[in-house]
Amino acid sequence: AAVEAEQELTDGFHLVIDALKLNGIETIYGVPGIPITDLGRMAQAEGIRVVSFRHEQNAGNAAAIAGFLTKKPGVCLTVSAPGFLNGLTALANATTNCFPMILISGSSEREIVDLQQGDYEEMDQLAIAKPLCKAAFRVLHAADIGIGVARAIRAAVSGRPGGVYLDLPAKLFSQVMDAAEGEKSLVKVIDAAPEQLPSPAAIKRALDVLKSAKKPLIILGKGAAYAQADEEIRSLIETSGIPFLPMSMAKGILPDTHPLSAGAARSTVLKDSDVVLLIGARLNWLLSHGKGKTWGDAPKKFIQVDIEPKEMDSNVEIAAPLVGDIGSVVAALNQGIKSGWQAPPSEWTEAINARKEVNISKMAQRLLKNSSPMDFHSALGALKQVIKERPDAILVNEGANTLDLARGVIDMYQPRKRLDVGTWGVMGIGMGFAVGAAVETGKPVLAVEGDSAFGFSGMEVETICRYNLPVTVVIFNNNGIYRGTDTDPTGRDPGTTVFVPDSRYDKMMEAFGGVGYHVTTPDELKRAVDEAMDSGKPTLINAVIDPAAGSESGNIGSLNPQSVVKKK
Ligand SMILES: Cc1ncc(Cn2c(C)c(CCOP(=O)(O)OP(=O)(O)O)sc2=O)c(N)n1
Ligand SMILES: [Mg+2]
Repeated sequence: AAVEAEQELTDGFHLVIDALKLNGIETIYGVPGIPITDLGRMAQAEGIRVVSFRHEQNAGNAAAIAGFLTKKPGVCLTVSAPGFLNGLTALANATTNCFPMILISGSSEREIVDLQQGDYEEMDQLAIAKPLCKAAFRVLHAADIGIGVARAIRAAVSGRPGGVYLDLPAKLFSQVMDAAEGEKSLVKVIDAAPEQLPSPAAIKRALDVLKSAKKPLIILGKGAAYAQADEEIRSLIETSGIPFLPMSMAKGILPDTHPLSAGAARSTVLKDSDVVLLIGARLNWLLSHGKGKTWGDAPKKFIQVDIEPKEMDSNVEIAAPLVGDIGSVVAALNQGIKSGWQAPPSEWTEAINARKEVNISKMAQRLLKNSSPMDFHSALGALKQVIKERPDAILVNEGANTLDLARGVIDMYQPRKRLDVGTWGVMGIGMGFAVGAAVETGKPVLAVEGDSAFGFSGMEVETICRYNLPVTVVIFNNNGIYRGTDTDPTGRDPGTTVFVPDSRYDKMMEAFGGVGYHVTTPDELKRAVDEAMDSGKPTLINAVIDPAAGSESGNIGSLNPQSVVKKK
């Protein structure tokens, strides 16, 4: 009798890997452990790059920034319960910032969780994830893995990008099925992030409002950076002659040194503009919700470009909503201004230039100060020069003074080169973003970190050494959060915002085979960074900053509640 042909089988492990590869996922960021250790090993053996971290939050941040940089969802893989929870902060932050990522976590068996019978790392992860991300799915059967992965990918990148949770119970991985059936069950996502064209009527309405402006302003948000519509945006600004203000992660879409950049005259243009065109920027707290003294008393009209219709009127009335993807909308605007367009009155651009000159020369004075110990400005003056000489380096930045001052001092020259705390102002993105940016782009990364901010993800210096990534970390060591001068009025403990004084973070990098520098002047700092970036070696530079130099909460101290009760 013919020997029954050996039925070829596949299983959940292989179907997850095949589904990811079929959809062009080349990298997984994660932390191994039950029940996904073998999934990671097998993915690596099948050619997916698997980058293992020391904490899931950092792996999640790497996946999130991979999504922002590539427009493909970054994938983070974690164990159940505690690993899943550690990844959630990154998933929620990705969703808030519209970075496409997928958090894949192993999970406990449904029947045991639902009967609360005390499984290993028992947790209803799907229910917990749902409110914190854009979409969440669970797969129980091997034959559904193809659809599950496809749904997660499409949800992550379509419309407003965001974080997606994909829950894979442990039992799923060892489920077997016929290989041919398995192959057929896989789905290659077609047109995951479809263009969404604006209506001609909306374009006409917006152009009419723009044409009525005497003092127009374009604000570019990180959505404009994400869109990778750089030439269309450059053309709109240079053809229209409208000044532009880039939000932090939109810096570099056009160089900060561009003649139409209003970055150095931010408060003037927000207050005095009469029509504001928002491209991938939301009127949230970062733009004072579009109202109040920041925006002055003169009436303003807002035109808003956003792929999410619900975003319109979120804070103030939008006179001309432009719903669609940024590339399509800006292309349509460019068509519309081809004829009958008048550049803004020269008084407007001249007033901006005058204000820019005053602010830039004031800043220049502060950057030249060669004080010792360094203050933020003298240290940032050296790094400003580094980025000017190395415009394709990627700048990662977090802290309070270290963040707020760097944003204004360090000019960016290319799009998607400045990666920072974004909409939430979350500390801890540093090393995850640095790893993700280095892995995805291969470009040198300069991470400029407050000493507190660095502490949230600092253990990943080992990860950076293990993969030998071209990451240079500069720590602005001012011995604490905001400053290093707080004291405990009772005299018992250190102040609540200070650290061990004069600590040597550079020794941490040396502990794992990287290069450490300890610098106390701007010249030493510049030399160390240049050597590090020329070498391409993992490097940490401990830059001593005057502990008294900072201000509480950097530029956003006003958000702090103040006690009106004075204890006797
Ligand atoms: C997760 C998290 N925890 C705490 C904070 C609060 N916070 C903290 C703790 C900051 C660190 C500031 O200290 P630094 O050393 O990083 O920077 P500077 O000393 O240069 O100001 S900035 C800030 O908003 C936060 N934003 N995010
Ligand atoms: Mg500090």
